[in-house]
Amino acid sequence: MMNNAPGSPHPGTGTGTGTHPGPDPTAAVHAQNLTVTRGPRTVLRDLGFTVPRGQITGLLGPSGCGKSTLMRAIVGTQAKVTGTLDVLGRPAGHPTLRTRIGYVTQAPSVYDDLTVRQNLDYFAAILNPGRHNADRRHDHVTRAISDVDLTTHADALAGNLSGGQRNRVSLAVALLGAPELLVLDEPTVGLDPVLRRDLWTLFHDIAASRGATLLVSSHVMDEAERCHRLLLMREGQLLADDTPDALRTRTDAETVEKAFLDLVDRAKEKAETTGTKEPTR
Ligand SMILES: Nc1ncnc2c1ncn2[C@@H]1O[C@H](COP(=O)(O)OP(=O)(O)OP(=O)(O)O)[C@@H](O)[C@H]1O
Repeated sequence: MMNNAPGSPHPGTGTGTGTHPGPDPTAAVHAQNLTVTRGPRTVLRDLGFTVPRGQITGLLGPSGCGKSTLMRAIVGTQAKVTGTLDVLGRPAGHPTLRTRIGYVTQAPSVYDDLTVRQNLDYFAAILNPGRHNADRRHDHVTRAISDVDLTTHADALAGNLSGGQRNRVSLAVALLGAPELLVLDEPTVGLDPVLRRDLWTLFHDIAASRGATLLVSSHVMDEAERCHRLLLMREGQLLADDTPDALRTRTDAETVEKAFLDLVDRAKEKAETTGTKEPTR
């Protein structure tokens, strides 16, 4: 399903003819000519980008632009993916990537009839089975619960938590295996400003202390300022792959939001000048 660009002689080696430079072996994610169709629609079109390791890359764009689809392709759960998509040096979806990637979907995936700790214990037992790992599991679970600031709720049933708290249980599950790449789909949606700030502090801690790579989607542009790098998307296409500073400088804008709007206008103008149609949705 992955890395099957027509004419690509070496799957996974990024030998396509896209506009992005060749593969960077140190990159966490490298995409070239990446296209995804869902039903009759082309929802991602010819994307080329690189996500550097050990940093937070924000994936930003309006609702429906294709952020979740791109994340699903990266973690290997999306069908009908063509082009090159390498993740941690392997083609996306490779079985060895399963334990190296943590993925948190928009809908929290937790068992409502288990407590926070029991949820974590369950997933920890899958990652590190056996009695001889019991102490290790206990430490990992306690640390993950503390990381997401749910220690005082460790014995509460997940079904009795707020939406934001349940999201944080999902995040704790993803942190359990100390993944090299964390893919977080709108992790701060619906959270109050204090929790949002605390989560972003946690993301920076994870990147700095564990050297993990984080790919975080959001449609809230002020969150862009908290990222090391940004992928700005619109209608299945990439408008920019840059740092927030470089984006603001390049567009002479005060904020990333203004830079994004400027890039949208430029893309429209270019499409009108060249007679290219806007992408069909
Ligand atoms: N199962 C599906 N079948 C066909 N099209 C789909 C399916 N799921 C999503 N799409 C379409 O794919 C496009 C991208 O959806 P996606 O969920 O990736 O966007 P998004 O940027 O993550 O949106 P949001 O911010 O609202 O979550 C949308 O136009 C959507 O209608």
